[in-house]
Amino acid sequence: VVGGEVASPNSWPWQISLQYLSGGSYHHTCGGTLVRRNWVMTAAHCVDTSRTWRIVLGDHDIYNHEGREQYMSVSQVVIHPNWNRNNVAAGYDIALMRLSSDATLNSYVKLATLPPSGQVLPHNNACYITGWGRTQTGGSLSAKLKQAYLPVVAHSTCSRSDWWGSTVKNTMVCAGGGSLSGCQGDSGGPLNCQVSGQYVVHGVTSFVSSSGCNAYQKPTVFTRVSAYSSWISGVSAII
Ligand SMILES: CC(C)C[C@H](NC(=O)C(F)(F)F)C(=O)N[N@@+](C)(CC(=O)Nc1ccc(C(C)C)cc1)Cc1ccccc1
Repeated sequence: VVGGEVASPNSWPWQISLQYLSGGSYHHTCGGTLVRRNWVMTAAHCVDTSRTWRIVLGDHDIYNHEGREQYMSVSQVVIHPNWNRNNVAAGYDIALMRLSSDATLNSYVKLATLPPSGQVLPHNNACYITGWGRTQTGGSLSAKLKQAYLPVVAHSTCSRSDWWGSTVKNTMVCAGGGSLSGCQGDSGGPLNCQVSGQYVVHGVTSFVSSSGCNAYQKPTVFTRVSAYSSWISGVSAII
């Protein structure tokens, strides 16, 4: 997250850290969202290589054990069947990961609220991106969870030729476009939007411009969760 601030610990209790095993230790690579006690939603581009994963719930500082964390292993990775890493612009950058055991829900670990199918938020709807991703283009990960205010950019604006053009589809949500943005390592994490007084996870962080995380008129682009409601319900086997 470029700009914004360190979040109050566990104030986004559905945010998870997706980590992979390398050289005998686990490394943060992506964010994610707890959507069922045993299912986490993330980006397909985070998990389309086979690795040994772990998911950390209730985390704040990814480099220090603070006692609220739950370390979960992953029994199944379900990538959207239409995802194609060579055609990110087509969308479908969404995946679900089944946890080997149920999360314990408490004040530090809660399920996210997902939007109703098809819901599209208006231009400037208040949203926050959260994540441990790089704090500058080419910078390093943030030790502590960050948040940044990224208002929704309507598709009509985001798809203008001097913005993202036809790269952005209406199965995506754009947010930000100024000096605040997501960055590498925020992938897969939630876009938390205020709807009728509660936070709803409307996006899965998907991509930023290669010319810079907070490039002008290149808002952070998210997979629009409400475009995939039936797929999510079908896979996570509850209606
Ligand atoms: C793996 C890609 C497909 C998605 C990756 N996503 C992220 O980093 C995210 F923003 F989600 F945290 C990304 O943007 N990766 N970049 C490598 C940029 C990138 O590849 N972006 C991108 C943008 C559009 C497209 C398609 C839709 C044309 C593909 C990739 C990050 C970057 C940004 C600035 C400087 C250096 C690196």
